[in-house]
Amino acid sequence: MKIALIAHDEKKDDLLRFIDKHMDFFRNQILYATGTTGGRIIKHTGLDVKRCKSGPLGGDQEIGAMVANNTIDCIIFFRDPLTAQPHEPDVSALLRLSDVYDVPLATNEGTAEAVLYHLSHKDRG
Ligand SMILES: O=C(CO)COP(=O)(O)O
Repeated sequence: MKIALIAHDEKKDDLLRFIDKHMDFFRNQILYATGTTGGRIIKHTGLDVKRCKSGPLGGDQEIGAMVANNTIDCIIFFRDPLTAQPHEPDVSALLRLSDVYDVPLATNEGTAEAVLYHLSHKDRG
């Protein structure tokens, strides 16, 4: 499965902990990430992650283009709801495209847990 991982700065540590917790799942997936998030994941876990540009420099839009081309199966995006983002229009565009193409997108850890539970059981058949 092709999974995109994204986290705003205040949520990056949470995402790393989430990946650690679900390492058995993530090590068997094809992973994409926005630039800084991907760099942190690689450094922390050693996983193979294909990195797009950093979010504020177009990374969310790159992931959005992959969604539009049907090359992403799921997005886990730990958003920071308390900090204004200069590239908020790009974030909104990604959320919109995930709705257009019906791609599961988790924007917080609780939803991510539910999505992973579903996907890991689906994987088994
Ligand atoms: O800003 C982001 C998502 O909107 C994430 O980008 P980085 O992973 O480059 O920090």
